[in-house]
Amino acid sequence: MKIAVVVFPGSNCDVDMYEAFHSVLKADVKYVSYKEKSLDGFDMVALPGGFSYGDYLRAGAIARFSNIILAVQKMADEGKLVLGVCNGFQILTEMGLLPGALKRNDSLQFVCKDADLRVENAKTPFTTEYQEYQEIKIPIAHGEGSYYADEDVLDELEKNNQVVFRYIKNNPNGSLHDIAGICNKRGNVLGMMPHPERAVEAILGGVDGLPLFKSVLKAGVKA
Ligand SMILES: NC(=O)CC[C@H](N)C(=O)O
Repeated sequence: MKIAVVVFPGSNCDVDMYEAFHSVLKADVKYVSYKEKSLDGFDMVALPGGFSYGDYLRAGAIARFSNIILAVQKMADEGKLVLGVCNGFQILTEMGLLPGALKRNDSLQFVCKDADLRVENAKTPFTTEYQEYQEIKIPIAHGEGSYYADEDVLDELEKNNQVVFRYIKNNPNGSLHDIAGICNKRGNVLGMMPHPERAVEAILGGVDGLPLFKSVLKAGVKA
């Protein structure tokens, strides 16, 4: 399975994402510049966290016009795996690969802490190594993490089981329905605000993100 980690101007979690695959899971992973126009040959692409283009306009609003985005769209259309974490999730909603939008946190403050989550859908290629409704703890670090969509979209997401991760115990940013991560209807595109790549080794503070990476590699073997 060949994995691409896209690097935008302002990405700052690309190394964490790369090392989660490379050092922890010994997977075949490469950095790919936002300037590239092709992801041919890759089985999965990860859009990492950070402050692409300085979050000017809105987080992700400019990065979605990068050359690489057409290749990300092509990967999604081909049913390959697309993962967007934090800024990556914001880019996925800005490019329309996932519905809804990420607004400013309701506190208007940047939140940086561990978040309590529940795995709402353990049947996606990103979550088969979790138990259904497993409660996990994964770090968050964002200023624009409040998931918003209109009632029809929210009903659709819930009906189709597209809500993959939900905040529990405490909603850190005002996300509607306590949404922390969603997938597309096909299930091959996942966007999430929490950072699973920051929870892949005990020394980082926890390993609750590890099953996501293991699920992806397992899916890749089957593909
Ligand atoms: N850690 C991140 O990716 C942060 C995303 C974005 N810059 C925000 O503050 O919401």
